[in-house]
Amino acid sequence: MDTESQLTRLGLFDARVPRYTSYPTAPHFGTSFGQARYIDWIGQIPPGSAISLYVHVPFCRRLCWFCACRTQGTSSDAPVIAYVETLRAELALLRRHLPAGVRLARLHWGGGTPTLLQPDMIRWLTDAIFETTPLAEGAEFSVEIDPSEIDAARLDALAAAGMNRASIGVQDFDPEIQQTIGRLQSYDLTRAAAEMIRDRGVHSLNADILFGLPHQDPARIADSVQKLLSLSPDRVALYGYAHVPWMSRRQQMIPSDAMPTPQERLRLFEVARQLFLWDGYAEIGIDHFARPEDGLAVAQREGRLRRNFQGYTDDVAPVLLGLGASSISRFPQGYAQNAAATGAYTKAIRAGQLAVHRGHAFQGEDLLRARIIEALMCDFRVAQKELEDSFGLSPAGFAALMRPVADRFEGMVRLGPEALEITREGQPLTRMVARMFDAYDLSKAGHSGAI
Ligand SMILES: C=Cc1c2[nH]c(c1C)Cc1[nH]c(c(CCC(=O)O)c1C)Cc1[nH]c(c(C)c1CCC(=O)O)Cc1[nH]c(c(C)c1C=C)C2
Ligand SMILES: C[C@H]1O[C@@H](n2cnc3c(N)ncnc32)[C@H](O)[C@@H]1O
Ligand code: MET
Ligand code: SF4
Repeated sequence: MDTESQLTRLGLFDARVPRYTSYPTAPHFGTSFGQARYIDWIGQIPPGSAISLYVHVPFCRRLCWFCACRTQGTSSDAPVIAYVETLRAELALLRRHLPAGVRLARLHWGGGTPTLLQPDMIRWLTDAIFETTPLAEGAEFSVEIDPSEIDAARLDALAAAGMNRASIGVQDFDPEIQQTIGRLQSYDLTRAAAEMIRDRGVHSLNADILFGLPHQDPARIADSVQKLLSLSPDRVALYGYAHVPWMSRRQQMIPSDAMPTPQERLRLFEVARQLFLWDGYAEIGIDHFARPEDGLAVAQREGRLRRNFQGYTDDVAPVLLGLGASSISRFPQGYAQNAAATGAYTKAIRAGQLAVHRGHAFQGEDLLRARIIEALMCDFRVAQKELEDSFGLSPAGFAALMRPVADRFEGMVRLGPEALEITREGQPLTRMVARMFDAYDLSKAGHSGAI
């Protein structure tokens, strides 16, 4: 049987599964999660330790139809200025609870479009952040940049504040596809943005592109990937387009009949993957590629690759604080998420309260299952010894947990005494394999397809 027939038999083209940027996934966070617990977890951060900070900016000048991110359109700066004020107020609240001497190993601004912030807003925000938690030695400060919404003044302000990594949204270079997904962005504009970013000494440039877009075919995705390679990104995220018009109303503008089939999506991914590999990129997990000298590729080779809400990371900080509407924080004790709607978030903060309204405290087998899922997503492999060292799982316990999964994915997943491993041909099944270790009820979460 050829690989595609085997993947068909195993259900790849019919399954709906999460992307596992956390375990449990966000739909399973409870609503009865109180401020008190969040404050308690913040108080338990070791004094003088390094943590990470994510800042969410839920505004865009343009609203691309394909986009499933939590963001809203605005033509004026007024809501953005008000939002930055709220972020500063949230930081002031955090300062009351943070132990002394905490520093930032990583700072990431995402969205939405953080580059909607004008230079003076960038300075207000970075001043408030660094007053709360200064950057640690060797820290990384990364910003998501829309090539259509950036100029020299804003880049200068970001570089002066210490930005040393940047991520640009590309999605696809084909004009017809851009029309269909409601995001026009010429190659020349994208190239100019990449050059402006590099001119400011930003040492690492990431780009996001998508497979599975309407009207995409192997020739078109190959052309887009070649154009992207001509910009020499250090890292690339090759995401599968998630068509979830029931969750993201803007996507109703995209004709469903122009969408490739799941089988075609797999071929599109393979075409793009081959081009990155031929150009010398290392394959990172299920959807990233990185130059061999890039931190992600090094972390992967050394077994230090991790998964978080931004996808893959080499961040080892045990705490990630999420600031802004809808942001999720991760602690050794569990997850906490701010109110998703900007209005509800603003109301809480302006009333002098933190805006956490959902969360999950790890319990029972959560941490064991979370680690198994993370190891599959990062390394396509789960090692018995690691689970024994970390969770006391015996060889017999390991075999009992893994055997049903190896049987379910026979031929694509190998089980030995030392490890469970997904084969190269089986890699498209990774989220389905991970799902086997998910103990929560996934029937109501409305996930997109497995490929
Ligand atoms: C920066 C934008 C995006 C983030 N994730 C995605 C995008 C485009 C992709 C995505 N993530 C989820 C879905 C829903 C359907 C699915 O395939 O599962 C899509 C299309 C899952 C998701 N994203 C958020 C939540 C609460 C969930 C459900 C939980 C899960 O499946 O893990 C919110 C969320 N996503 C992103 C951010 C920054 C964010 C806010 C905290 C990134
Ligand atoms: C932050 C990144 O999220 C990706 N992104 C935005 N919307 C979607 C979607 N519906 N499906 C997959 N990826 C998406 C884009 O590539 C963007 O650059
Ligand atoms: N908003 C930016 C862009 O579209 C960053 C990626 S999408 C969150 O380019
Ligand atoms: S892709 Fe970027 S610019 Fe477009 S709507 Fe999404 S967050 Fe905004």
